[in-house]
Amino acid sequence: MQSLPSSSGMSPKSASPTTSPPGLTRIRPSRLVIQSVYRFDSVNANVNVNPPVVNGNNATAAAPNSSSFGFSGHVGSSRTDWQSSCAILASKVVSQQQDIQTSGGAGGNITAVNGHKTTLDLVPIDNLPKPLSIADLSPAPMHGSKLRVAYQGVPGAFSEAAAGKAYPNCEAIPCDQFEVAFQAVELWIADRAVLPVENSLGGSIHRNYDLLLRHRLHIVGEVQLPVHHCLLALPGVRKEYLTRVISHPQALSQCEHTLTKMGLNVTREAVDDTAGAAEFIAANNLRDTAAIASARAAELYGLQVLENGIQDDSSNVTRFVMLAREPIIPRTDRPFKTSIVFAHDKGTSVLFKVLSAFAFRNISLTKIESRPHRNRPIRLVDDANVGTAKHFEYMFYVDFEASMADVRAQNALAEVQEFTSFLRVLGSYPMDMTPWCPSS
Ligand SMILES: O=C(O)C(=O)C[C@]1(C(=O)O)C=C[C@@H](O)C=C1
Repeated sequence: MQSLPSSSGMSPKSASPTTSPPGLTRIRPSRLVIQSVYRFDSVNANVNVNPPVVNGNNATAAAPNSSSFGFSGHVGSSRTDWQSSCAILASKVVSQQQDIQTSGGAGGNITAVNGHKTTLDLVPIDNLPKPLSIADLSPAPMHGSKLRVAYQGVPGAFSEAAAGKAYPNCEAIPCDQFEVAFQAVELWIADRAVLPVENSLGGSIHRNYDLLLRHRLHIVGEVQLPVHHCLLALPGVRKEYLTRVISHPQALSQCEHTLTKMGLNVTREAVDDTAGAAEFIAANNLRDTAAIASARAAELYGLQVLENGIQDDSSNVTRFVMLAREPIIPRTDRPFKTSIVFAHDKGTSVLFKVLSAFAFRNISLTKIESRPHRNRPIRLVDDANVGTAKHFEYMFYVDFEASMADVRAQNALAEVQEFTSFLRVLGSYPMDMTPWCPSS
């Protein structure tokens, strides 16, 4: 993906996989950039962070004193803190497993609740962080100020609109990359992050699945945003002048067929976000380039709408998750979803058993995704006679329609835990039930 360079003195994105086109500049120092050095052991959830630098300043100055994770320039002080934060969701599973043990039933130690080889006595009950209540999902500002919500992109990005839908009246904080949005919440620079995970046409946003595993934030909600794309160019530019269309890869993919049908003789280039593409065209007075972005981006950056509604499906929708440092208390008085991630040492054969744990309890799955097991991507199976088979290893992400407060979900997860070597509850949260309103 092409990354738009900064003209603002912001640090270049060291992690950016691509080079920037020569002579292109960014017009506003609008996005949060955090530089830090992470070392992850994702399965054991050990995170070591060197003192971070936020847009050139020490992040500790920007971060209020923290409570539950004992922030002091590091993300989380110990493995125990992290275990505590997960204990709310895990406790039902743990107690059920204990019952099984005391009654001489199957199972031994609590092997992998929330990603930890752990036993109950490792969870310091009196140290539990205060979980967010359902009220924290409401638009009311926290602590007398606006809720700060990190998103990836610049103003006019769909993610900004999603942040506003999830938390009306919030202070939306633009971030340079998805990872920065995660870090902004971990470092108390933001209270929440709102990040896309899948689109009805473009599919999953894999990067965020990987980051959910590598970071310790909890999913506390979801929001589905109708995504209405426009083709934008500088005033006076006609479609015939165009040689290039730039946008976020998801946006390019969501408009793929429409662009082809329009018969434009253009190359398609990926950049970091839709609104950033519009901003880039305006900043560089590019008369041969169009952006796929929102109508709001056109207004913000002074572009004209050449074509309205160019997404390949009028009901195009992107699902975003809301992330927080602490989980919410799951409830049963409204529809909830729960997101988990699991793996097994012995490969994919466990998948059917895991899924049957939900099927037998009439729990519907709404999503399943697999990602490479980054710690152990390949498993070699030697057969002296025929050679060595190389099996790919996966992490499986599953969303199911039940709350962790629902005994069916607790029983299903207790069973899943027996089949898996790694299991983590990413969050149990209210489903987005807003009435369907396709983009117009
Ligand atoms: O580029 C943007 O405007 C974004 O908010 C990112 C993003 C995505 O990552 O999927 C969000 C919604 C749309 O699906 C297109 C792009």
